[in-house]
Amino acid sequence: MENIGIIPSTPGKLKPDKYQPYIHRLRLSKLTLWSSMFLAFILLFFFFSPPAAPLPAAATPRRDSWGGPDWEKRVSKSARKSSSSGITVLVTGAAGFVGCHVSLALKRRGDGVLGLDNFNRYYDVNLKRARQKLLARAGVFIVEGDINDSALLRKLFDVAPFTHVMHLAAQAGVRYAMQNPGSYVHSNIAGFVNLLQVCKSANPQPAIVYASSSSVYGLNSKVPFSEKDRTDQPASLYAATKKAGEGIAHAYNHIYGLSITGLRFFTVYGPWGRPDMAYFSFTKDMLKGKQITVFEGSDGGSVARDFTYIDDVVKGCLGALDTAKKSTGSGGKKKGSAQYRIYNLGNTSPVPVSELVDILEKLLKVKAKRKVMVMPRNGDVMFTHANISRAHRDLNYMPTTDLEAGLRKFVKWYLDFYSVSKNKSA
Ligand SMILES: O=C(O)[C@H]1O[C@H](OP(=O)(O)OP(=O)(O)OC[C@H]2O[C@@H](n3ccc(=O)[nH]c3=O)[C@H](O)[C@@H]2O)[C@H](O)[C@@H](O)[C@H]1O
Repeated sequence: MENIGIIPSTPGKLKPDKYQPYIHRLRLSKLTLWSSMFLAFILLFFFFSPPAAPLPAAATPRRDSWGGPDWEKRVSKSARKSSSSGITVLVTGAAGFVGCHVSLALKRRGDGVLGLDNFNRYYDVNLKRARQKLLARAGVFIVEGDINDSALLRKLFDVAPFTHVMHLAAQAGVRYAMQNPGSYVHSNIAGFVNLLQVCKSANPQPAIVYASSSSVYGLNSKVPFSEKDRTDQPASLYAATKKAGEGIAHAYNHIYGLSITGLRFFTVYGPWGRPDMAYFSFTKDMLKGKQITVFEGSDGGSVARDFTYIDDVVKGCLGALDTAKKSTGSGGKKKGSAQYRIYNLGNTSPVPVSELVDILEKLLKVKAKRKVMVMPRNGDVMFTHANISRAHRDLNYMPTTDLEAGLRKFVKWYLDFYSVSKNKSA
């Protein structure tokens, strides 16, 4: 404490000259001490650190070969539109649930569609392969590759004249983020940035529509959730990466003139859905006579979701693509301000999870073995409820499928699909 007077109270302000030799000596000995400690630390780290752990399976992209004349022909053919008024769309995550449905809908109405998917192992790859076959029959080719592969993305833009990108590739799932946080950063942040980098340099730049999530509302308690509400309290890393995606999209719109539209999906369900989601895993377990876990609030209140049927969401996606204005940049530079939009795509009618199970019991004709437990602190929120007036106004979005009608279609698909494969992968 006796030397306290020689320490400058304001950074940059020096004390009188009489202390200079002392300060110099003190600095030299301190410098030597810190340098030795730093060197020792580096050496210790080098010798004793374990080898870097490989990314868990879900995050590991497949290393696929691409390129060559045959491959380019398949890309061009798939991306060719059959209607003169059609658009040419690159759909990322095309082997995923929403990606598969959106690709089919676009192709059916005459648009050119090329899929891109890394076929990671987050859930049953056989289901993704089955979706791929469905798309192949409709004339949609899915390129196997990762959105983090810049060379591949650039090549795709060289081969096909994309007017739009429908970006649906993501690491999904709210609770899995606690097990494998890196996969969310890899896909939802790094992958998205990589895609936008390629899009901003493409000539012409495409218009981009991308998937955000209802989870960005996090702990927001004002209902129904409106796009004007706060989204700065994410309850999971998944939500945080989706919110980061919205910020990243805004920056690319602002700097490079990319036309960008974000869609906040609310618990989308239906045929060809995701096995990690509750309605899907409940169906599987109920048919096997296994117990299912139904979460409730700590006060016994029910957990509810604004479950939204896939066909309704697909209409919202197409509405967003059709109303997207052109990007304004070229040569990687902004030439004027560009469209930036964000919309809720929900059902506007939340249903408690216990009621979801009631409906499944009725449709499957099976009594569920329910274990009701307090919702663990795993990133889940108590309820979601969308205000869709903005999407209705701008995209003509209007969901028409209630949960029972949608689940009936899902159950029919589930029974057909898994009986065909003799319950091997169910
Ligand atoms: O809107 C979104 O943006 C997100 O929707 C989806 O997330 P969630 O709404 O959490 O759907 P989902 O897992 O089907 O759980 C449904 C309900 O069942 C409850 N739940 C779940 C599991 C369980 O064992 N028990 C249970 O009660 C659970 O507490 C919840 O209340 C997507 O997965 C996500 O990728 C993202 O797109």
